[in-house]
Amino acid sequence: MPWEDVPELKGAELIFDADAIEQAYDRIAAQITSQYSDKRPLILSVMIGGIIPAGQIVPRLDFPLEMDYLHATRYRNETRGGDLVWHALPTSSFEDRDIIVIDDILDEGFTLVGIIDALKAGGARSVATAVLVNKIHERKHEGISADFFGVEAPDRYLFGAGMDCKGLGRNAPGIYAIDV
Ligand SMILES: O=P(O)(O)OC[C@H]1O[C@H](OP(=O)(O)OP(=O)(O)O)[C@H](O)[C@@H]1O
Ligand SMILES: Nc1nc2[nH]cnc2c(=O)[nH]1
Repeated sequence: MPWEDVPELKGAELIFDADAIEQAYDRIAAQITSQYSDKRPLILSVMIGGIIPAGQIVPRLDFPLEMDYLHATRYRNETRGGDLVWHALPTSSFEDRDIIVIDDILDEGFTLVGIIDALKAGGARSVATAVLVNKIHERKHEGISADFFGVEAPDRYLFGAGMDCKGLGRNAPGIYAIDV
């Protein structure tokens, strides 16, 4: 069934197709490779949505690295963000590591700011961020921007490529916008 026809996702509009997303992963991986191939970075996937971009980007990185995950969320199936709640910290030591945090989207940025602060407080040497989508608006947390991003999206609620709408659509290969 096309995503637009799923009853909970009625009115969804495809804004980036699967090819565009594949090309975005290629670009992100090339940029990370050019800066990190001799740094043995620790790559952290932000659960849940970051698992899809991480699973696409990391196999494109053909150099030594380590992987772990963290789970922090501020939306929890809502379409407006709240306080950042931690469910899991990485088990790897991040002291003196060059870390790349991979997530699906940078929206207002509170999630990544909370994560960066926690990793720096834990002794990370450097923390970079890679997101598939940078959402364009004027409500970003002060000082946050993605070091690597795949596509820039309008200020609408998105799903696909890791992002959900009402718990659905994370597995859609393209990105859809929906009025919620
Ligand atoms: O830039 P922000 O406004 O802080 O929003 C971005 C965060 O929101 C989503 O996570 P969510 O809390 O929905 O958890 P999920 O990954 O489980 O969907 C997304 O995966 C980012 O982590
Ligand atoms: N699914 C989803 N999660 C988000 N978290 C922050 N912005 C968004 C969005 O547009 N869609």
